[in-house]
Amino acid sequence: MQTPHHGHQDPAGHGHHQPDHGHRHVGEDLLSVEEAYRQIMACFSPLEIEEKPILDCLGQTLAVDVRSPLALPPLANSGMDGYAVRRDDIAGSSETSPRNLQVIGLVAAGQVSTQTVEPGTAIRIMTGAPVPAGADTVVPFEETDEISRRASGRPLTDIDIQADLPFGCNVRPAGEDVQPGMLVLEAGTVIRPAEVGVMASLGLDRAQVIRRPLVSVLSTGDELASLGEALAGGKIYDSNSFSVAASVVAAGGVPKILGIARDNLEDMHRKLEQVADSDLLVTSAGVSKGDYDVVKDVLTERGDINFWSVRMRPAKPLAFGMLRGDPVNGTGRPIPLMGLPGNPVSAMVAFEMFARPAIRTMLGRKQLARPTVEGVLTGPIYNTDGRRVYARVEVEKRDGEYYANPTGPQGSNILTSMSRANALAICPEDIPAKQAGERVKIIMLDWNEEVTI
Ligand SMILES: Nc1nc2c(c(=O)[nH]1)N[C@H]1C(S)=C(S)[C@@H](COP(=O)(O)OP(=O)(O)OC[C@H]3O[C@@H](n4cnc5c(N)ncnc54)[C@H](O)[C@@H]3O)O[C@H]1N2
Ligand code: MOO
Repeated sequence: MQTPHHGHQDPAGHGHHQPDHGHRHVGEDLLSVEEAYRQIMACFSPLEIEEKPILDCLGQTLAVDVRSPLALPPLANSGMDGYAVRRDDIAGSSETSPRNLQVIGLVAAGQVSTQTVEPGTAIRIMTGAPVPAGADTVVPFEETDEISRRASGRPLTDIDIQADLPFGCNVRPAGEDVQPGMLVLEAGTVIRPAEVGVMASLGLDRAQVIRRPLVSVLSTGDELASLGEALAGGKIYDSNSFSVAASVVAAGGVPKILGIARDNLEDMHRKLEQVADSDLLVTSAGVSKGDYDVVKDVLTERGDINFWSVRMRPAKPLAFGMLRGDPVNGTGRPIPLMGLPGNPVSAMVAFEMFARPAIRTMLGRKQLARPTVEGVLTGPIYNTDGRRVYARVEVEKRDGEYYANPTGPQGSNILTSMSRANALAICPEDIPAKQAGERVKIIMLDWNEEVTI
């Protein structure tokens, strides 16, 4: 559907530097965000399995079920420091009518006692130590006269039990947590510190996981300077390589920064030689309508790439397709290419909407989308040309309500307003504005403790 242009000066800060903002291009064929997403995601699936040390697997997904080779705990053991006793011996004991038992030994964690608790006897036991034969119950020190005995210098060769505890009290049975052969972690589980701990508790030092995607990151443009270079007139630093590479890391991928390809054929071709090992190539800039169509020309020559205009702001221009594998280099494998728009915010938002879910799919993640909430806008979001607007907002929670505060000028070159944002609030494509006080859908980019959510 083509929404008419709303003619007014754009108070959200669009349109001052970029001639396209606020104007409809007659006949421009815009793709919906959903259709772009659908076509992109159809090209991705989980990658192969790798085996590696469990600590290196954090954030990856298990590729196979993990069954336990053992019982946890392996033996019945004590949950307290105290005395291992036979419950029949302590029935009816109390502070005023204690039962005296002969202490025949001591067992610490990591030892197995060779002694048996016979009627009328007890063994001192430490937390985690296996419960000796004959005993079925552990009485904590606090429920005995041990402290007063020690204070008065009497030996611990016998002990007064001052409480009647139920059978099995303070004994952690063998296999209470895990039995041998039990399915402990299912394939597809995301490995967090708890899963690393569980695998370690089973004695497993390596795990089989879906490998992380290698994502090549390429910036294009003659105006770009590398960090560390002095800025000559008209140049700007290449921030996209770094915001995109950081976004790759945050999404769980491994970035490979290829640097800057200049707007000439040789440079582009040379850079593309380096992507053969990658699972995805993410470029930025050169996908809109410009005089220098080098990026488009090279990509079109070397792949089956579509150049889209997506009905969203920022990030309208987007390229997506397959770069042909290079039979000469021995890599016949086609590589998906995502061409992000050059504007720094547009690049990040396009990454967020399309590259992040693609990377998570390759990682075997089931949950692809960020969490969304509904909240109240504290300033307006304008939609001047029938695109879905993803406005940078800072979300905070007050009195049980989420409030979305626009982070200032929303031009797609204003990268600092991305840094101030922790979310994107949406003005739908068919609505000219969302006003302060209206409810909006909010995509949470970050649940940040500092902003008290
Ligand atoms: N006549 C039209 N002009 C533009 C249109 C349009 O439809 N018609 N679309 C505008 C929109 S929307 C966007 S977004 C940009 C995207 O353009 P490109 O992807 O072709 O990128 P460039 O024009 O090369 O660069 C845009 C902007 O971004 C800066 N840039 C590029 N790379 C980097 C980088 N690595 N780090 C930091 N900044 C970068 C570049 O200097 C430009 O300022 O096109 C509009 N124009
Ligand atoms: O509106 Mo562009 O889409 O600045 O990203």
